[in-house]
Amino acid sequence: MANAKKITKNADGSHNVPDSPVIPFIEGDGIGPDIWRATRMVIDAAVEKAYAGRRRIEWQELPVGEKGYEKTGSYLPEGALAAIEENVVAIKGPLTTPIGKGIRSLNVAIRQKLDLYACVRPVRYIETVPSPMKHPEKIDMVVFRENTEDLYAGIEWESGTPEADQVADFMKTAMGVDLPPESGIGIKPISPANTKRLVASAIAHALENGFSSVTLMHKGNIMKYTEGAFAKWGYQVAEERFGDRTVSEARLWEDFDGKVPAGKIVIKDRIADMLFQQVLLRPDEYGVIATPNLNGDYLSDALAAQVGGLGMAPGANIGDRCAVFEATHGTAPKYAGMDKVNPGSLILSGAMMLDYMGWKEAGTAVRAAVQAAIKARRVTYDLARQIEGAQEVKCSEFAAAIVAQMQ
Ligand SMILES: NC(=O)C1=CN([C@@H]2O[C@H](COP(=O)(O)OP(=O)(O)OC[C@H]3O[C@@H](n4cnc5c(N)ncnc54)[C@H](OP(=O)(O)O)[C@@H]3O)[C@@H](O)[C@H]2O)C=CC1
Ligand SMILES: O=C(O)CCC(=O)C(=O)O
Ligand SMILES: [Mg+2]
Repeated sequence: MANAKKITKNADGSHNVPDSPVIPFIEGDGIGPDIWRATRMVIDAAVEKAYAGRRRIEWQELPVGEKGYEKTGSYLPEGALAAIEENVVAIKGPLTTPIGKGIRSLNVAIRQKLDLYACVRPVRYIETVPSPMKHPEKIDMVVFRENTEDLYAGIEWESGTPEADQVADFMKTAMGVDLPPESGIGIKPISPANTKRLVASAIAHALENGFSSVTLMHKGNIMKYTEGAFAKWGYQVAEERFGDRTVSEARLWEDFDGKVPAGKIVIKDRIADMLFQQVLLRPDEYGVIATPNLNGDYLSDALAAQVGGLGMAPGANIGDRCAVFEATHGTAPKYAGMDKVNPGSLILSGAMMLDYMGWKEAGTAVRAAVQAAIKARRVTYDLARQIEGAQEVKCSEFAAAIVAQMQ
C-alpha cells in the first residue's frame, strides 16, 4: 500500500497507529505456515469488517527460523529484530528449538534481545469449547510470566567441559560447595529490577481490567534468594508504586477483617506446586498471576488445558519499546504441512494485537467470530475429538468458517 506507515510510540507509552500500519510477521516453523495463513485471513477480514476499508494492515514478512536459515544463513537475522523494533508491533508463529543440543531458543532470544519482559497469557473460557473442569466458566486468569531471566537466561555449561569443571572448581574452592562429579551446571538469576517491572505491569493490568487480585507464584520456600526474593520484591513494588490501590493479603486480615477496601485489589502469594492444584479446584480465587519465567512456562500450558488446550491459548510478549504477539504452543512438528491443527491460538493472539493497537472493534470482531464458529461445531481435530456431535474440519476451513461469521 502506497500510504503504509510505521506505528510509533510516545514517551508516555501510548501509540500512534496510522490507518495502514506496517506489521512485521514471522511465519514460524512446523505448523507455523498453516496457522499463519489462517490467522492473516481472519485478521484482515476483521479489520475490513470493523473499518469498512478505511484501515488495512500492510504485512511485512521477516524470514526467521528455518526460513531465515535457508534465505540468509542465519536463524535470526539482525535485520528482523530491527524491523520489529522499528515497527513497534509484530506477530509470530512458533519456532523450533532442538532438545539438549544445537541452537538456543530463537523465541527466548527474541524476547531477551528486544527486552519484551512480560509474557502475557490470558486463560478465559469460550462457550462450547471442551474443558475437563466442572465449571469452566469460572476461569478468567492472566499469566504474567517474567520473560528475560531465571533459568532461561541461557547461562549453563555442559557436563565434562572445561567450563563446567572451572565453575565446579570455583564452587569448591571459593564457595565451599561440592558438586557431584561431571555435573552439568545452570545459573538462575532473578533480579529486583526485572521482577519489579514485571509485577508492576501485572498490577497495572489487574487494575485496568477489573481483576480483584494479583498472585505472586513462586517456589520461595526452597529457592529462597531467587523465587523467595521474587515474592518479596513483588510485594515491595506493590507498596512503592500502587500503595493506594493495593492491599496485601496479610494486611487484609490484620487491618481490614478480611474485607477488601473499596478501590483496592489484593496482592497475595502462593507456592508454585500448591497453586497448580488451586487453579484446578478453585479457579475463581485467581485473576492475574505474576511469576518467574520457568513457573510461567509450565503454568500457562497447564492452564490452557482447562479452556480447550494449546490450540486455543493466545499470548503476547510486551516490553517498553515494542510487542510481539504469539501463541502459547510450539511447532507441533508431527502436524507440519497437514493443514490440520487449530489456528485459534494465533488468531486470538492476533485479537490481542488489535486491542493493543487500539483497534478494539476489530479485536472484538475476531473473538465474536471465533466464538460463533465454535458454537456451530465445525472445528479442528483437537476440539472435534472432545465436542459431541462436532464435525472435524481442516485448519484453513476453520479459518474460513470464522471469516464467514463476520459476513
Ligand atoms: N513460542 C514458541 O515458538 C514455542 C516453540 N516450541 C517449540 O516447538 C517444538 C515442539 O514442542 P512440543 O513440546 O511438541 O509442543 P507443541 O506445543 O508444539 O505441541 C504439543 C502438542 O500440543 C498440541 N498442540 C499444539 N499446538 C496445537 C494446535 N495449534 N492445535 C491443536 N493442538 C495443538 C498437539 O497435541 P496432540 O498431540 O494431542 O494433538 C501437539 O502435539 C519444540 O521445538 C519447542 O521448543 C514450544 C513451545 C513454544
Ligand atoms: O522457545 C521454545 O522453543 C519454547 C518456548 C516455550 O515453551 C514458551 O514460550 O512457552
Ligand atoms: Mg512453553
